[in-house]
Parts: sequence; C-alpha cells; structure tokens
Amino acid sequence: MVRRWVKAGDRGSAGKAVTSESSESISSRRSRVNVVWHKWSDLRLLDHEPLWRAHAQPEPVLHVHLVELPLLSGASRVARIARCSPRRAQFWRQAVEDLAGRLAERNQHLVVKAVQDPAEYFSELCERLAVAKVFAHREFCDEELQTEAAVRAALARHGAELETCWGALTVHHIDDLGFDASDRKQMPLYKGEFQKAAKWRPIREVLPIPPLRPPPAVAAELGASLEETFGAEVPEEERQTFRWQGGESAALDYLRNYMESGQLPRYRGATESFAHGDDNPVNGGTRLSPWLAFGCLSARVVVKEAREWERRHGKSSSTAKGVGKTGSTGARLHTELLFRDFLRFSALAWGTSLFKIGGPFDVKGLTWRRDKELFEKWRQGQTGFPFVDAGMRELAATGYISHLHRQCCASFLIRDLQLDWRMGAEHFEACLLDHTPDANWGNWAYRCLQRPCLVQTRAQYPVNEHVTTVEVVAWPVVHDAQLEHTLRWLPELAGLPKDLAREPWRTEARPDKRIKIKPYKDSPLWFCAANRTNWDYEYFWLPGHAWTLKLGESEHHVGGFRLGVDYPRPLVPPLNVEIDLDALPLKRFVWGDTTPELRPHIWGGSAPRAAEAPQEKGYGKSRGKGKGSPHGEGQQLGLRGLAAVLGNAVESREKQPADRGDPITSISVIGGDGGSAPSKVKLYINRDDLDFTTVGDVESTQDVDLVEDFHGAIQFPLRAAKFLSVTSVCLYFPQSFGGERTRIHWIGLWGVGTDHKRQAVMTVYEARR
Ligand SMILES: Cc1cc2nc3c(=O)[nH]c(=O)nc-3n(C[C@H](O)[C@H](O)[C@H](O)COP(=O)(O)OP(=O)(O)OC[C@H]3O[C@@H](n4cnc5c(N)ncnc54)[C@H](O)[C@@H]3O)c2cc1C
Repeated sequence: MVRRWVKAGDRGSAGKAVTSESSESISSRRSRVNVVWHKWSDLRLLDHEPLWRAHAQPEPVLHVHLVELPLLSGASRVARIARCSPRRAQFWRQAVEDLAGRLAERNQHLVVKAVQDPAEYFSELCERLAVAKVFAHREFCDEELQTEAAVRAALARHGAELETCWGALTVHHIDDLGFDASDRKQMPLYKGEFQKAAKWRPIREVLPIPPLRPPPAVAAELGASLEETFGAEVPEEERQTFRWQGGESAALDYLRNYMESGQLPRYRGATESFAHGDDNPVNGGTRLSPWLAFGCLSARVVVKEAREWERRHGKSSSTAKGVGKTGSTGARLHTELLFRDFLRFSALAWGTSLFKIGGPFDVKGLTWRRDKELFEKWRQGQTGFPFVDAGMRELAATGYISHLHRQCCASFLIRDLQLDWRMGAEHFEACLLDHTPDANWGNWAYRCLQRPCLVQTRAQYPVNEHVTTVEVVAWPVVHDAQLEHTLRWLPELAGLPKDLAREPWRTEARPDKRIKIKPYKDSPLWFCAANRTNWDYEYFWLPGHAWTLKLGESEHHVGGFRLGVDYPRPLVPPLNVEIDLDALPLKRFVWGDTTPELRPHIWGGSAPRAAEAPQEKGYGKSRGKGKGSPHGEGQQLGLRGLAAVLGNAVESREKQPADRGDPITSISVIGGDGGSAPSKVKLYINRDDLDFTTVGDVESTQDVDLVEDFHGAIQFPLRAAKFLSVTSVCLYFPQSFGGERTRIHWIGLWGVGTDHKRQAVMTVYEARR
C-alpha cells in the first residue's frame, strides 16, 4: 500500500508540526482556508455534502481526518475494556488510506492526525492557518455531540465557524420527514410507525464528487504516520467466510458487483437472514454494514443503486424468499435501511437515555450484575452454549456476526447472565466492524433490552420462573441446521455426535422435570424474534415443553470428551427443548447421531415419537398425566395435527397477491372437525407486510369473540390489501374445558367479489385461556 501522507519522522516531530510556525505557514495565514472534517463515520467523497459545500467556496480546502484516540485506544465507560479491537482499527485504517488515495488522485491531500481532543487540534490549526469554516456532518449521539460543541466553541474563539449539515447520514433527510425527529414527542416510538411515516417521503439526489479545489500549500506538512496511529496489521482469519476491505473504493466496487452479479433478487435482509457462508440457504444480507458504518458508502447511494437496477432489470418480489415480506427485494433493502434511519433519528430523540442502564424506555425491575468473570466467559465464547459461543468467538475473530447471532448473544447476556447490558454493548462496539453508536446501542436497547410494548407484555405475562433463553437452543436447529457454523468455531465439539455437539451438557446430565415453555412468558425473544418472518409458521416444531436437567449425573459418555475440561459446563441451567423434527421447515438438516432412545425429547425424524419411545428415567414420568403432550392423550389443542395441516400449507406458503389483482378484503379462519369452539380467536397480522398504498390503516391484531361452535369461518374484515401475512393465530379456550379441542384447518384470504381463497401459513402458539 502506497502511503500518501507524511510520516512523522520525515519532518521532525509530528506532534509539533501543527503548532510550530514555518515561514511558509506564516505566508499561508494571509489567505483564508476552508476545512472538510472527515469523521471516522464519513470516510468517502461521493454523496458528501460537507465536501460539496466546502468546494463550492472560493478558498483552498484542507481535508482533515482526526483519529480520536479516546475512540481508538481509550477504555469503555462501564466494563473498562478497549473501545476498538485491532481488527476494527484495521478496517478504519484501510478506509483512511483509501480516502487519502482518492483525494491524491484528485490533487488533494488528506491530513491525518491522531488527537486526544479535536477542539484542541482545531484551536492549534487556527493559530497556524486562517481558517474560515470547518465543514462537517452533523452529529446525533451524546459523546459526539459534546465533541462537536467543543469544536464549535474553539473555532468561534478564533473567529472561525463550524458548519454542519445532515447530508446523507440517512436515506431520508431529516428535514424531509415532515416531523421533528429530534423531538421525542414527535419521533415515532416504533420502527413500524416510523417506516410508515418515512417510507414514502422523498429521497434527495446523490451528490456527485465535485471538482476539488487545491489544498493550501502547507497541507502536506500536517499529519502523522498511520502505522503509529493504528498499529500493526492483523492477520487474516482463516475461518472467515467473507472479508471486508475498508474504504470507499472497495465499497463501491462491492456494491456494483453485488448489483451486476444479480444478487439483489435474492436479497432477504439482515433481520431475516443468517449470513454464514455462501451456501447457507438463508444467507441474504448485503454485507454492506461495515462500509455504511464508516461512511465509505451513503445509504442513499445504496437505495438509488437498487432502484436503478430494478428499473433496468425488473423487480423481483421478496415474497419469493420466504414468507413475511412484500414488495420488491429493492424495496425490502430500503426497508432494512429504514431501520438504520430509525435508530439514527431515535438516537437524537433519546439523547443520553440511550446509554443509561434503563435504556431509552427506562426499563425497571430487571436484575443487573457486573460480574467480570461471567462477562469474560461471554466475551471469549465460553458460556457452555454452543450457539452463543460460536457467535462470540466469530465476533472476536472477524468483527462480524449475523443479525440473529447478535440478538441471541445479546439476549443471553441480558436475560440469562443478567449482566449490565451496557457491558455487552461496549464489547460489540469494540469488535463490530459495522459499529455505530446509534445502531449498536440502539439495537441493544430497542431490540434486546425492552421496548414499551414488551413492558406491557411482561405485565400481562409476568415471568414467574426464569427459563434459560429458549432461542439459544432453538435457533440453531433451523439456522445452523447442519451445525457447520457451530463446529467451525467450536472445533472441540467436532468429535461428538451432532446432537451432543448441540447439547454438550447431555454428556453429563439427565433430565429432571418436564416444564412448559410459553411464548411471551418464558422468553420475550420468542415474542419479538426477528426471524419470525423467516418461519411464518416458525415455532410449531417446538411443541411447547422442555426438560430441566440434573447436571453432574452422567448420561451419555462419549469417547474421551470431558465436559468442563474440553468444553465449558453451561453457565446457566440448560434445557433439553422438545423439538419435532417432522415439523421442521427444512429440507436438509442434521439433528444427531446418538440413538433416538438417548434423545427422547427429540421427536420425529428417524426417532420414534416421544410417546412411543421407551420410557426412560426422567423422561417418561409426567407424560400421559394431562401435562399437555401433543402426542399424549389429547388433552390439549392438537398442535401436532395442526402442524400436519400446516405442513400442506408449507408447500404453497408464499404470500400471494389476490388473483386478477383483486385486493384481499377479509381473512377467514376456518376450523372445525367436531371439536369444541374456542371462546376467542386472536389473529396477528404482520403490519410490515401491508401495502400501505392500498391498505390504509389496519390494526395489527384483531379479536373475535365466538359464541358458536367453531365449525364455520370467522371473518376478519379488512380494508383491501394486496399482500398479507398472518403471523399467528391464538385460540383461547375456557379454562374449565377438558375435551377434544378443535383444530384450525386453514386460513383463507378472500378477495373482492371472488370466492378466491388461499391457504396462508401461520403459527399457532398454544391454547390459552
Ligand atoms: C445487538 C445488535 C447490535 C447491532 N449493532 C449494529 C451496529 O453497530 N451497526 C449496524 O449497522 N448494525 C447493527 N445491528 C443490526 C444488524 O445486525 C446489521 O445491520 C446487519 O447484520 C448487517 O448486515 P448486512 O449489511 O448484510 O445487512 P442488510 O440486510 O443488507 O441490511 C442493509 C443495511 O441496513 C441496515 N440495517 C439493517 N438492519 C438494521 C438494524 N437492525 N439496525 C441498524 N441498521 C440496520 C444496515 O446498515 C445494513 O447494512 C445490530 C443488531 C443487533 C441485534
């Protein structure tokens, strides 16, 4: 790599270069200079409004990038860990090198300087040069806003001015939203509401790179060595399936290639994907996030490129890739980027509350610990839960993990380890190549900590007894179906039969009690899981029970594997979650290699049904006692039968527009095979999927109280919708009821004036009062 800035040693003392006056600099004082201040979050030339504005002035322009040492080599506030990992520092450095190169190609120059305090730097610069204005992007998070205010004040003391603008910090410009995003009262609380308000707002034009004015003559003297600043290169990680190169050049190349190679039609989105390896069937993110975070690309450019591609090649419906999302894949990408917009604007509105223990919604009543040892085990991927450990090790080694992994690891820290969530956010901040304070802290606070709707849910379904996050066990079943990802990062488990590698605690534990695991109640993630849209009928393969375990009581000894020596014992009590392999929404998966008798909590597949499995110590005890085994005595809603019915629906599960373009005007839930009626049916519709142009306002949930037998159709009238996704149906039965309960046969979507009906997929959670 060619270095295009002056090394400290080349000109004596780098530190003094700015403060000591040379005769040349004295002469340069006479002419005024404008400065473009590139932060670490806007290392690009294209679509850069401050740059555009500076070069529209007659004065020479100095481009400056300040490497703020508190951000690069400082310690974090709560956990007191390093704020930036060597890998993230390397990406940063690559982005700076690339920017310097791109400026040099245009006869400009990038001054790079490591500083403790930008305000001090600008004061010193003003002593040396006649700075007129410093142009920069506006800030939106607390710490950066403080820096911005200090720089503004320092410049003012020298008669100079800081001119900030929003530019392309978001897809939709802050002034185009139609409300004041920085006002907490006006900024929508929820992403869905924000999306509804923002999606149809205009998107400003991408600013091309203007002809650049020359730098002032002294520019080449100001700067320092990047080697000194960023440290040595980090070796490549062999297990990494995708590598990022920092910088605008690499970002633009990648984006162009992404479009030209036709990947957009297969786009699925961070919140739907599990992006590990190219062969993964649900690997559908763009992987643009590190470039977007360091501002090597603007989000506006991404949306424009996607729209342009679709204009030339036609749109591809995102409905073809799993249920739950409508519109084109380009529109879907826009929607994902709206999450980024949402958190960026929210950071402005939330202010310092985003960094406080209660988060922006002032969550109370949770236990927080600052146990260093637990935290270290989590950071190093030594929790004893393979899915979490694989994610944490991948994060530390590569600086990236999929969205689902982020959610799972974060929720494990909050809910299971009960550690101060900010310690986790700080670790993510240090490691993630795509870290930005708004997105990282925002996701932790909004998705993983709690948002207001979850507060209400919690109040409705209080957590009586803590149950280890079910997702930690359940998600890898569908998202790492072959266990490839887990074993790549946890090679010490590779010698175990696959099912024991999934549940290593079983090598020395035996089942104790069979407990119910309920959505809402035992695992809030289950309720807000981002992958709900992947698996519209997602959890019917979890029959709703799990087994607690007695550790230390040896069950299955395998080879020389020693739990606690070769791989850690679980930090919190694990569960053997009951899983119905026959109901899994996957064509290819590997559950395990041990004989079915050794894993009776796993139903179907090659294993006999749990009810048919030999009664083992522990497992058989409560079965058949009305505890609600779906394979048992028919005491409970026939979830298994339902799953079978839904199994047909799987074949035709894409959401479909109504035939002949007719909008859907009602949804019918059809049930009845002689069973009893539920007292109430609740239908959940995915609002995100509604086409707002045709739908107008639709409630996301609707209740219908039933008085008659559940033999016919219950109709949920709707305003016309082109696409629709039913995410779940809940049946409520009177508590006193004891007989055979009815089954839902299918859900019909009815079009205007036609008797058109379609099976839609759904999740039926569980009969509840
Ligand atoms: C605990 C936690 C921390 C996270 N921290 C960050 C972070 O620091 N920076 C970051 O960019 N994303 C963060 N995310 C969101 C998300 O995981 C990543 O944006 C995504 O994995 C990036 O992959 P991609 O570029 O392939 O996404 P794509 O699916 O291609 O999405 C396109 C872009 O949309 C934006 N985006 C999508 N979802 C989100 C989201 N939930 N929040 C913010 N932006 C989003 C990103 O810029 C992303 O590159 C976090 C999620 C969680 C659960």
